[in-house]
Amino acid sequence: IAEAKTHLLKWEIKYAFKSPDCFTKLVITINGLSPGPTITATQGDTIVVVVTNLLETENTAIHWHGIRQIGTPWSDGTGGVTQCPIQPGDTFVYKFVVDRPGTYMYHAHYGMQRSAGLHGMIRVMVPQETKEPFDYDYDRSIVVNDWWHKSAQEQAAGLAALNFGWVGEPQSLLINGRGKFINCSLAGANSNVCNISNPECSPAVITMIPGKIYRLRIISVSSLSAFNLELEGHNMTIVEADGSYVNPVAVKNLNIYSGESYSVLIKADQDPSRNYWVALNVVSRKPGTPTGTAILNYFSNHPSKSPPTRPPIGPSWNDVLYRFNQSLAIRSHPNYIEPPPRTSDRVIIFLNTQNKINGYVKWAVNNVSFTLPDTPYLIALKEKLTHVFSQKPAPETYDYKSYDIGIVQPNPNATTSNSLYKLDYGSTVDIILQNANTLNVNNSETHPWHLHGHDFWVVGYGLGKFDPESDPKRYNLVDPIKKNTVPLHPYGWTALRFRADNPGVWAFHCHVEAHFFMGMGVVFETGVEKVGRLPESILGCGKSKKHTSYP
Ligand SMILES: O=C1O[C@H]([C@@H](O)CO)C(O)=C1O
Repeated sequence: IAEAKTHLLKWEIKYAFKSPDCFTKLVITINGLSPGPTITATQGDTIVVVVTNLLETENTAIHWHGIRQIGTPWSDGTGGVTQCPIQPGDTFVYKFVVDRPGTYMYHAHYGMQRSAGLHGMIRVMVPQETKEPFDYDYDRSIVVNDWWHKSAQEQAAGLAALNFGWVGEPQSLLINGRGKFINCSLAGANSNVCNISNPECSPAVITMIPGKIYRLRIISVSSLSAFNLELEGHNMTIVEADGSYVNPVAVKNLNIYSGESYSVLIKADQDPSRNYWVALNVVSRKPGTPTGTAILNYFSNHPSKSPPTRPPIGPSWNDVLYRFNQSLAIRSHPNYIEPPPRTSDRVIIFLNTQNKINGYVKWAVNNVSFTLPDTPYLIALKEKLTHVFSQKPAPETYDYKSYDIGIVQPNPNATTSNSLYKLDYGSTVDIILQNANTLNVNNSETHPWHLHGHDFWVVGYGLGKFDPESDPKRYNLVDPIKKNTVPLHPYGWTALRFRADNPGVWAFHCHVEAHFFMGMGVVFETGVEKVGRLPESILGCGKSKKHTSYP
């Protein structure tokens, strides 16, 4: 058995002019790259990332999405929750163990910086002697996201303004950091602003040898959009979701929500004399962005040879049932089932709504829109600075008997709070996410919810209003998948069960970056008294840190 390794990574976070979709703008890069470098490690390895913030005028923090941070809650990278954001010029050391194989991601968890390009993939391999429940010849990565030409600061300022400025639909969709802005020639008379023949925005290429089987690891670091990914002419078999093995499902195309990761297998078994499209389409919101494309290159065709066809347009953007049924089809692989507890100790129902508070547009959970305290919860709780956030208990449910989820609420008021949910350490908790109408008539959006520090079992999905009497009787307690991110479908509900067994303070929030920014999230605390002494390097900033030692 190979010994666990320590990977020491030194990252400089810096703005740089980049042209991912041919349009040149400032992008947040890691060592000059966006997407950032892929972290590849083996289960059990330790990752040490020495992050230096060279953004000059902005803080930052990096979240290791899907890594549970068992014993290292201070390395979760959630600005305002588990750490003070890293100040310009300062260096912060993240150190954690990748305890489970699978496909994960990292990204900024501060303001709207994820949409500025600070994100990348984490691949955790099984040890050499461990066999996975499927075979393949090669292993490739696909990172998908949506892309705006407005800066993250402009987006944030609009969202926070009384005269609300919505981010709008993205200008482009990127595959492995590359896209094509169709209005390039209109963007500026100056080809320095947008140049369609800039090699930086040539399409991403995935080369396949005819007859071989490929594992594609796919992550969505999207800021807003839900996606459908189709590999023209090839079915794919879903085999992994958020680090859990899936009972293999063959699909024509894959719906993937922000914060989710999948592995699919595809066989290069089509006519080898041509290339094929990789097509990325927006679903759930009315698309305002053309299909994102990359090239599935059959060796030995030229990688830049355009397929002779039109890129697939995917399913209808508003076919909720299509997406709902694909969610239902994702179950645990029979040989890897970890059955959930039969019962739970506590049930929390979270009504998801768009609201107005003093004229500002917000999102809220049980009518409370989340705000971050100025002192991170983890530090406040360990240092017993409890007065820094509200002690008012956060609401367990909403008035489900009288609330009509199908209409714009006559009274869209909500309140703001930075209170948290204290979960008994070791207890089993059910979370029911309930969707509803937004502030616009006949509109309910898809919200991908992401839990930090834990995986949850996805025990049920429904359309309409959750019934606390009858719906739990239909939970899947036989072979539910364990995930860290799950969609809440329009006008629907999603039920999760998890064991609060990881001491720390953990965010649970909508992974649409603008929605979390507007208050769509909560914070769970569990077993914080069991958290070891916080490393002194995370307390305070710069030279006021009691002690700083870099490995
Ligand atoms: O938060 C949001 O605001 C807009 C829209 O509801 C207001 O114009 C939208 O689509 C969101 O998801």
